[in-house]
Amino acid sequence: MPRALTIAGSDSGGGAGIQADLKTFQMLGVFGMSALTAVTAQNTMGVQGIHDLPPDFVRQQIDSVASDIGIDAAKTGMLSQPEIIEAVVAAMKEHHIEKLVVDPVMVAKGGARLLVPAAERVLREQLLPIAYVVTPNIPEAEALLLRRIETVDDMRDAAKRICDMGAQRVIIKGGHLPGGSSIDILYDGTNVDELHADRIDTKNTHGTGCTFSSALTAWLARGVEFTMAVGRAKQFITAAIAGGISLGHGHGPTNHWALMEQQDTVTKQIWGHMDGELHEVNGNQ
Ligand SMILES: Nc1ncnc2c1ncn2[C@@H]1O[C@H](COP(=O)(O)OP(=O)(O)O)[C@@H](O)[C@H]1O
Ligand SMILES: Cc1ncc(COP(=O)(O)O)c(N)n1
Repeated sequence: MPRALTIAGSDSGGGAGIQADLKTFQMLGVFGMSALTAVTAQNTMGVQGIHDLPPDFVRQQIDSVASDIGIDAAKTGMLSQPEIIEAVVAAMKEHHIEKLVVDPVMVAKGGARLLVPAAERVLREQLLPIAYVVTPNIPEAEALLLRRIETVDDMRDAAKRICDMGAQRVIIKGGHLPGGSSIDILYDGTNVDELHADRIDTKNTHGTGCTFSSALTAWLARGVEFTMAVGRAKQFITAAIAGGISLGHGHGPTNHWALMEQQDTVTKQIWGHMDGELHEVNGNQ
């Protein structure tokens, strides 16, 4: 079974962070593992408290799973402190993790900082250069580049500039840009591509970034080629947002079950394909 590791914070509200990642891995037929970086007291309204874990202990969790179970792809989410980023970078290098999806989580939807400002430089200088792909949203891309992004052309330009910082591939997520479409820009170091989906009018967007990056990680863990993996991750997140759940009083979570419930073309495509892959795997055993 493909194995994926999420290195991220816990969201007690269950919509983002480690919880969103593990639910996504499970839905996409990948064995999910976790290394916790921080525990947050959080709900749909915002973040009420953050408790960071010691960097050595973050490292220990990664070493434990890497040395025994193995990792086909990994992703990072909330990393909060510079020393945690350094510990993760050292572990990724030592365990030769090639498929590393870096979601440069900086600020939660409600405005709470999930990465201290002093860590931004370490993220830029140490983590980006070992990323297989980095997936900033627009405010995160702006913080990485120290420049404004207001149009799709700005996003295309920003993707190239972030690639120049050392990441092999960049996806700039357009959830924060106004307009009828939710457009993501994809740059693989050579070509720029656009991924379009109708913008869904909903306030239930808690965990969209986490869910998108973990779906991408799952497909990469399954050995799917990059552009195809991104397309499938986009289908997964679009369905999860469309099926978003009105829980709590603020931004409700996305629905990781949405593809199963929908029984439409997207479901058939993804599950049909997965089913084929699973048969292949079983057939080869
Ligand atoms: N209202 C929406 N309708 C459709 N897709 C959306 C919507 N909001 C976000 N997305 C998509 O969800 C994914 C996560 O994007 P975004 O919300 O920008 O990330 P983050 O959670 O990191 O801020 C992207 O593929 C984006 O295009
Ligand atoms: C522990 C944790 N990690 C990440 C996010 C970002 O969530 P989003 O995907 O909505 O940007 C969050 N709110 N909490």
